[in-house]
Amino acid sequence: TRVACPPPIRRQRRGISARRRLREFDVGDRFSRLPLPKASVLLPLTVRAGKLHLLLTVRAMQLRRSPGEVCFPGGKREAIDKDEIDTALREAKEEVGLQPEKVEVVCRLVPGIDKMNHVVTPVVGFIEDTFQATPNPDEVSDVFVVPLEYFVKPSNYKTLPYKTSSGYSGWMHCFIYDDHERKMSFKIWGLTAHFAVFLALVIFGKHPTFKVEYDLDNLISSAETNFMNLYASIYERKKSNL
Ligand SMILES: CCCC(=O)SCCNC(=O)CCNC(=O)[C@H](O)C(C)(C)COP(=O)(O)OP(=O)(O)OC[C@H]1O[C@@H](n2cnc3c(N)ncnc32)[C@H](O)[C@@H]1OP(=O)(O)O
Ligand SMILES: [Mg+2]
Repeated sequence: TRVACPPPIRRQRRGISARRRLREFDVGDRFSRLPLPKASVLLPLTVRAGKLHLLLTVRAMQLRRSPGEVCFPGGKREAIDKDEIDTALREAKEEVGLQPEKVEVVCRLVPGIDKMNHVVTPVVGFIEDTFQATPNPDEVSDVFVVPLEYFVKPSNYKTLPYKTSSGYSGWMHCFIYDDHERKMSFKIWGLTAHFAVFLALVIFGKHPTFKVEYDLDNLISSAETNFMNLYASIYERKKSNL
């Protein structure tokens, strides 16, 4: 007689193929020596009702930078951090009470660059579905989860134009996510949306319902080229200001 696969095993299988795809995209320490200040974010993945979800935070209103914006747990590198993973785990503990030993770190993805010209490394890790966040009110006003699939198949999406101080112009993704259970809406845009979309593309390997800045047949190399073009525009500008 055939016995139906119990939910925990099915969940594990989903996790295994996601992990395998993520490892193919691991950049390791390839971007670690770029001469710009560093920051890291943790992209915490969790399986709820059999589906991958991403945990996000809302920044406290009293923060000097980006108050009230949605972002991943994360922050600037400190001298005690030995690498980008250390920074992400330390910040996640400080901001949402996530113990580092409760995170199964899988990879580092291609970095992004924030408004203050930090190279921001996304660190991807699995966390338990039972994790209950304890937001640090100095830095975080709310914590919520979004199904990862929303970042390839959103119901409320638009693009926003932007221009950096280095003269680099482009557009950003902007998602409105309605959390029906909590009767709340969250606006996820900019660098945070950029990381969430890339993660969803890596894991699902399918075309999103909106236009993206990558060649989807060469996702790794086009992501690296996009980053290096942005980095070069900032680096050139810094040099000419010296
Ligand atoms: C060109 C793209 C730009 C955009 O995309 S804007 C669009 C939407 N917004 C986003 O996507 C958010 C993107 N930003 C980020 O993810 C983060 O800012 C980023 C880059 C990871 C940097 O991390 P932060 O969280 O800003 O840095 P951080 O965590 O190290 O510090 C935040 C501030 O908190 C302060 N802080 C730290 N511990 C504290 C404590 N115990 N009590 C009170 N304050 C505390 C800390 O000093 C810092 O303040 P400040 O920023 O230096 O004024
Ligand atoms: Mg932070």
